[in-house]
Amino acid sequence: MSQFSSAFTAASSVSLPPPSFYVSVSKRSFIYCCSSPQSTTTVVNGKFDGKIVERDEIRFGLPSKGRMAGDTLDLLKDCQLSVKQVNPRQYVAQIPQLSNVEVWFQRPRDIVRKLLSGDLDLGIVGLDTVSEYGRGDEDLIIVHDALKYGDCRLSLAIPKYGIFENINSLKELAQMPRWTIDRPLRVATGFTYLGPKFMQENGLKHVIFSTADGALEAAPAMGIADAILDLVSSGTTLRENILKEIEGGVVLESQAVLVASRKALIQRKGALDTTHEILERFEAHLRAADQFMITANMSGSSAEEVAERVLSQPSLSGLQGPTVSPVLCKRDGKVAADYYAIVICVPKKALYKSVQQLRAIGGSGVLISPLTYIFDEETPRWRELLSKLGL
Ligand SMILES: Nc1ncnc2c1ncn2[C@@H]1O[C@H](COP(=O)(O)OP(=O)(O)OP(=O)(O)O)[C@@H](O)[C@H]1O
Ligand SMILES: O=P(O)(O)OC[C@H]1O[C@H](OP(=O)(O)OP(=O)(O)O)[C@H](O)[C@@H]1O
Ligand SMILES: [Mg+2]
Repeated sequence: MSQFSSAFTAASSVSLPPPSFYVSVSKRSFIYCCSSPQSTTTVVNGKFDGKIVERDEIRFGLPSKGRMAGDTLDLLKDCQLSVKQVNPRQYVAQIPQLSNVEVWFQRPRDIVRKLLSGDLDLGIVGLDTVSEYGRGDEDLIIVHDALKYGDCRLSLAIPKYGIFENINSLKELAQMPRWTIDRPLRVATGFTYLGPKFMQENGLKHVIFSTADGALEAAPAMGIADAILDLVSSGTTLRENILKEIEGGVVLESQAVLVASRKALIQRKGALDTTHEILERFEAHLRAADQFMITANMSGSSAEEVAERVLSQPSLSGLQGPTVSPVLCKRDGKVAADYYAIVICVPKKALYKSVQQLRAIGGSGVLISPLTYIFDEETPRWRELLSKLGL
C-alpha cells in the first residue's frame, strides 16, 4: 500500500459561514456562492461562470523580488519594453511601449495563482513555479518556454555518507529494503505537489514528505529527512552540505517562461495582440543574442562564385545563405567589381571557427558586430500558441 504524507495536503473543506454565503476550499480553487432569492451567481477563481471579469487593461505579473526579478526587468528592457516603476515598493507599474498593459509585481507563486484566478492575464516566472502551483491546469498556457535565465533543475538529493554512500540512482534508492510503511523514506521539499507526483510515477511506495520555506539542504544533517527535493543550479549548496544528486532523480529542468491564462487570451480584448507583440520582441531579441553579424571582403569573379565558396564552409551559411554585394571601383575608365562584400550571421560560439573558415576561402577585412534583434517570418511559437488556443 502506498503511503504518502498528508501533512501538507490541502484541506478539502472548511466550516461553513452563514447559509447565504458558502466558501469551500478544494486543492486549487476557491469557490464563492452568493445566493439571493432572485438569482445565484457563481464566482470560481475570480471568473464568473467561466467568463472573465471585464476590465480594460491587460495585467502582466512580474516577480516582485528574488532572483527572477532583476533578470526579468533586464529582459524587458533589452526588448525595448522598459518597466516604469516610480519606487520599488510600488507594486503596480507601466510599460510605456504597451499602453494597454498594467504590470503587477507579485511573488512568483502568486503570479501563477492569480493567472488561475483570473486576476492576471500574463506573467513571467520559472517553469518550476508554473508546474508546482499550476498543477497541470489547462487554463495555463506557456507562450515562451525558454527565456534563457533562471536556469535550474528540480532534483532529488541524498547524503554522500552513511547508508547512502553506495546509492547513486533513484532505482537503487527505491530498492533499499529499509523503507517500509512504518519507516518510510523521509523527503524534505517545498514542492509539495510535484514531489509526491514524481515519487508515485516512479513507483516509490513508502515515502513521507515534510516541508519548509528554505535552507532544505540542512534537513538530512539535522536528522529531519533522508533526502531533499529542491532546486539546484550550480550545485554549490548541495556540495557544501555533503549531498549528491542521483541518476533518474531530476523531476524538472526549469528556466524563466512567459505564461498566460487561456481564458484571458481568448476572451479579453487586446490580450492576444499584446501577447503576440511581447512574444515577437522576446523571440527577436533572444535569437539575436546568440549571434554575431560578420561582414568581410572576398575577391572573386562573380557574386555566385563567391557565394559558392562561402556556402562550401559549414559555419558560414548564414540565416538564409550569404548576402553578397559587389564592391564597385573604376579600372581603366570602367566600373568593375573585383571584390564582393559578404554579410552573414553566425552563432557566437562558432565565431572563431567562422573567421578561420572565411580566411581559408580568401576573406579579408573581417568585421564583427553584435546583433540587437532578428525579426524572422512568423515565429513557430506564435503558430503553436494559436494552435493550442484552437484558433
Ligand atoms: N539557485 C538557483 N539558480 C537559478 N535559478 C533559481 C535558483 N533557485 C531558484 N531559481 C529560479 O528562480 C525562481 C525564484 O526563486 P527565488 O528563490 O528567488 O524565489 P522563491 O523560491 O519563490 O522565494 P523564496 O526563496 O523567497 O521562498 C525559482 O522559482 C526558480 O525558477
Ligand atoms: O545549486 P545552487 O547554485 O547552490 O543553488 C541552489 C539553491 O538555490 C535556491 O535557494 P535560494 O538561494 O533561493 O535560498 P532559499 O533556500 O532561501 O530559497 C535553492 O533552494 C537551493 O537551495
Ligand atoms: Mg529561493
